[in-house]
Amino acid sequence: MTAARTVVVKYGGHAMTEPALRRAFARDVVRLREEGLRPVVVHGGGPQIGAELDRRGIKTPFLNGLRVTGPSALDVVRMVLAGRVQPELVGLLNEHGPYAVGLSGEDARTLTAERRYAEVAGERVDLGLVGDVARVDTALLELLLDHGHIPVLSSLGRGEDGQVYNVNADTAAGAVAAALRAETLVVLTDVPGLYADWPRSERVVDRIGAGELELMLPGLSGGMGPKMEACLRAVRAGVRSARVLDGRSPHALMAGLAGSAGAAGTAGAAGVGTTVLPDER
Ligand SMILES: Nc1ncnc2c1ncn2[C@@H]1O[C@H](COP(=O)(O)OP(=O)(O)O)[C@@H](O)[C@H]1O
Ligand SMILES: CC(=O)N[C@@H](CCC(=O)OP(=O)(O)O)C(=O)O
Repeated sequence: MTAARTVVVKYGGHAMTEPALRRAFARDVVRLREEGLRPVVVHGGGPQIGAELDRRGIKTPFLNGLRVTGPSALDVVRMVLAGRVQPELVGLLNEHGPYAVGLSGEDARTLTAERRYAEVAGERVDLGLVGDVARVDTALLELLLDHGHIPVLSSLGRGEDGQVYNVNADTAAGAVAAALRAETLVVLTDVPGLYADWPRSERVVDRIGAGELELMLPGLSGGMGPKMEACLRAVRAGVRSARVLDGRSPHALMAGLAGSAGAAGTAGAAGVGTTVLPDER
């Protein structure tokens, strides 16, 4: 059964800005593999995309935490994610052995996307070429995992209409974790977890059940919306826990998984990020 011990790790662009942190992250992912887990990395690159768009003078506002993406912005998203961020991560992972294989959601139709809209003040708003994940074909991911590889996935998807879509990396990670029936989804970002009192940022939610999170979702702002939505999607599909951890602290991944393969399916270490748990049955 391939799903056993699969851990989907979403590495967010804001947690990847320092080279030392990227190295520590790569080391941790390889360690998970050495401990018998099957890590899959889904990466973002929002700040890196933003910098390239700025250089080119392309303006892309965000709505509901999603980048409004026109055709010229899409070219940049594709180039930065699949051409720059992904190969760098693959390179860092492969310093430890011939493990990592980079792929985009476009490869082998891994991610089939469908156009996504935002909702602002109850109105449906067009986001351009932004996609949600309609379907995940796990065949290529499972093939790589079965051969001991670490897939590193860029969050691009192609629609049934042949159009390429910019998929938020949290959304992609949640859908992949759900489709693989992963044991755990870990989301590394640039805050200590989900703040209950945002934007005051004084209290991090330690644990939250799916039902309670669902009620909270419409009130979440910025990048936290897609992140928590992804965690919810994963646990509702049978993933045993989803965690949001502060990727700015070195080795956050190992600390969040309590340092052992055996802990991957249980709640995170106390005081480490936010753990989303399925509804009790
Ligand atoms: N309730 C909240 N708790 C924590 N962060 C929040 C909350 N609401 C909005 N945010 C914002 O979400 C950001 C994380 O999302 P994002 O910028 O998309 O990160 P990443 O690049 O890791 O995906 C935080 O830096 C913070 O500014
Ligand atoms: C639609 C949408 O918002 N796509 C994101 C894709 C990258 C991403 O999600 O990167 P982070 O995880 O670093 O935020 C974007 O264009 O920034």
